[in-house]
Amino acid sequence: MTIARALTIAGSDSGGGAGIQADLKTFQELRVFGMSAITAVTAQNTLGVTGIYELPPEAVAQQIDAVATDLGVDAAKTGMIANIEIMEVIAEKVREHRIHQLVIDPVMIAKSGHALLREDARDALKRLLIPLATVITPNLPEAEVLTGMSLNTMEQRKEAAKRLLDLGVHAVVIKGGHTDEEESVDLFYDGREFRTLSAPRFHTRHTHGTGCTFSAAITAGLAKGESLWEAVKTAKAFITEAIRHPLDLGKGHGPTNHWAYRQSK
Ligand SMILES: Nc1ncnc2c1ncn2[C@@H]1O[C@H](COP(=O)(O)OP(=O)(O)OP(=O)(O)O)[C@@H](O)[C@H]1O
Ligand SMILES: Cc1ncc(CO)c(N)n1
Repeated sequence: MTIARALTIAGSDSGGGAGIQADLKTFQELRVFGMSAITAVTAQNTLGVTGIYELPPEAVAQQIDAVATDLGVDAAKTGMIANIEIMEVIAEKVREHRIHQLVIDPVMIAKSGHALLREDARDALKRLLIPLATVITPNLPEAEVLTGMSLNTMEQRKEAAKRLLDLGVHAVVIKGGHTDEEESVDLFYDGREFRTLSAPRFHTRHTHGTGCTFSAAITAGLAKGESLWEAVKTAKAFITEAIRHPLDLGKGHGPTNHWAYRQSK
């Protein structure tokens, strides 16, 4: 039996709902062997972030080297990157280890409003990392920052997707979590056609780590050799079940339910 191997390069969320913890849980649920390279340690719970400790860039490089030279990486994702120096090291290591299946979740701000990427690093994402990616998965505010557009209509989102593709990425999913529309509609574009993924919008406060979980599920699918579209469809089903069956933990934005998808099968 071949075992699919996925690496997450992201921040640690002590609360277990987002970041590295959400990614590893998602990999495991989708039967993919999960590995991690931690960029920053956050002290965080469902109410917010109380501390951020960025790791030295060399520590990130060493973690990636350690797993890539021994266990092997079929697909990788990035989440919280924290600063430009760490971003540079990630780009270098992705090239060096020929990681061709790369999902970039351009994490900028936590749901609680705390910055997870220094502001001066936002533009560097476009230059350093996005051109190396198979797919990027911005939420609406992130897509607005990356394109400089305001994205109120589907037509505007389509135009933004085209502009993001011009940065050299193979495909884009602009997530629709941050609206009050009745359905949560994500827009997929791979340069050929636009496709949408829709789910009912659940009126819940337990949406901490939805983006991390979604991008981790895409990474798991790619690691298993699925086509990108197949991986994105499964990821949408995974996150929809995880939001549909909340765990009701914590006093704020609680985590999603990472085992709900398995139970729905
Ligand atoms: N209330 C909701 N009901 C149904 N689906 C949702 C809801 N909120 C988010 N989603 C879905 O979850 C996925 C993640 O989208 P979202 O826009 O929330 O990501 P995000 O803001 O990057 O998340 P986070 O920063 O918390 O990790 C998308 O598929 C989106 O459509
Ligand atoms: C560590 C970490 N990464 C990503 C997010 C975005 O949800 C978060 N809240 N925390």
